[in-house]
Amino acid sequence: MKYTALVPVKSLEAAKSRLASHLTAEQRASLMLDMLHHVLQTLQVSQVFEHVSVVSADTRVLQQAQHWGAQALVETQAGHNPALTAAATHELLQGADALLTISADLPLLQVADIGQLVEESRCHDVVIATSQDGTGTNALLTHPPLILPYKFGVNSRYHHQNEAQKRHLSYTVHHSLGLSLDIDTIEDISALERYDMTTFASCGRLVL
Ligand SMILES: Nc1nc2c(ncn2[C@@H]2O[C@H](COP(=O)(O)OP(=O)(O)OP(=O)(O)O)[C@@H](O)[C@H]2O)c(=O)[nH]1
Ligand SMILES: C=C(OP(=O)(O)O)C(=O)O
Repeated sequence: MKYTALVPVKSLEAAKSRLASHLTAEQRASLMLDMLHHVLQTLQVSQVFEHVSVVSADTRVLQQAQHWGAQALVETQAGHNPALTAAATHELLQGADALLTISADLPLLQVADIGQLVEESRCHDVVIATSQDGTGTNALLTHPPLILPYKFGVNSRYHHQNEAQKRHLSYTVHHSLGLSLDIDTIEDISALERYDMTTFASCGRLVL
């Protein structure tokens, strides 16, 4: 089975808006790029994926992504779900059998998390990796790609579950630290202090 990974990244000036009262625009951009780098490296080191793609409307993001060995896909449809759908269609046409869509803001992501998702996908059409509170989706692995529509946004975990149920697809819900701790708020950055900061030093620099 040919696995491909797809990482959506918002334009840097709009990214991490919930941190705007704590970090400058350049700090938010650096944080976003550092986290993207970590996620791309983890995906690459896992040696699961034929290639890793980044979809974004931001030239700086796409240039960095290419520099870090990912394929750069220009966002042809604006917004999280439309951008992913267009990029996933591209991946399907390139021959992907299975597609992992994963957030760029997962500083504690580890190779073992990716391995677990892939193992779970061997027995299920759809694997949904939830955010810390269980309501969001930080990663979605399906085979084939686009077997269900992207429903990222509020309560997306339940929307993805419902879409799978409607289509009588077999699905499982995954929860692990590395896939659940996404960095949206200042509390999320503080939460990182409870874990091994050497895993992701740049967040530490921001809170120190
Ligand atoms: N290409 C693309 N990616 C997006 C878009 N919106 C969100 N993303 C990405 O989707 C993932 C989850 O995004 P969010 O946590 O909702 O957005 P964020 O910018 O990280 O944070 P907020 O601005 O605080 O909502 C991250 O990898 C984002 O960069 C979009 O419109 N286009
Ligand atoms: C992060 C999510 O979506 P959005 O980026 O649309 O807020 C989500 O669905 O958990």
